[in-house]
Amino acid sequence: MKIKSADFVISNSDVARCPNEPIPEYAFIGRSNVGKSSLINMLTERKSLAKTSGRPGKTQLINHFKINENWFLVDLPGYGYARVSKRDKKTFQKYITNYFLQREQLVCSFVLVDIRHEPQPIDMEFMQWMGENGIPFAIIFTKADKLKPKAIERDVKTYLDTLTADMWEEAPQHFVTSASQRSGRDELLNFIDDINEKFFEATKK
Ligand SMILES: Nc1nc2c(ncn2[C@@H]2O[C@H](COP(=O)(O)OP(=O)(O)OP(=O)(O)O)[C@@H](O)[C@H]2O)c(=O)[nH]1
Ligand SMILES: [Mg+2]
Repeated sequence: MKIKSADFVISNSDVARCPNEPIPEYAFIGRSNVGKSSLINMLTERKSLAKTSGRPGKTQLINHFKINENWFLVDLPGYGYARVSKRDKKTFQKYITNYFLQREQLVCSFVLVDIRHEPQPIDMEFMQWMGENGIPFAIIFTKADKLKPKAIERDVKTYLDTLTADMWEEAPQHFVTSASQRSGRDELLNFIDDINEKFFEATKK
């Protein structure tokens, strides 16, 4: 898929105020600093469409970006940011939870994990919650440039084995990416393209 246009639409903390066009939507979620916003910029080939930072906690709202005039990419705040107050954490949980539970256009979410980290309880809990609520998602391993190919293969396998041992019979679909080296881009865009096609086929009927 070619990205012909990528435009910021709106930021907010209320799922009811997200754009109401019935087009397919993909959300990026994961721990703070894992590289959600950077990956959106890499996919769209726009340097600063989504705001990034070396410090965790940069993205604070639900951000909608319209791609090729017919689908949305959504950048979300990260979870697991230690410096956020308890009250802020609760507010965050509420609106992000509402977003996932109520957003009908959400056809697939991407849970991002840093390829260098072993499975973290917070990610496992989140994926478990997604599974329990029937919210489809795929895993994206980020920052693949930080490891050698052999280590990537080994660590991805270990990660997925942990998921299948603890949670599921089958591991979710996964992608390996690097925003700085622009790897994994075609695979992800093809995956999105396939889902888009099915979505538009189904809505034609
Ligand atoms: N080496 C490397 N660094 C990356 C990659 N992707 C992101 N980063 C760096 O990781 C840091 C965080 O990136 P962001 O894209 O802002 O992360 P985020 O998940 O959106 O963070 P929050 O909005 O705070 O939740 C930045 O310093 C990025 O430059 C990558 O593929 N490789
Ligand atoms: Mg961000």
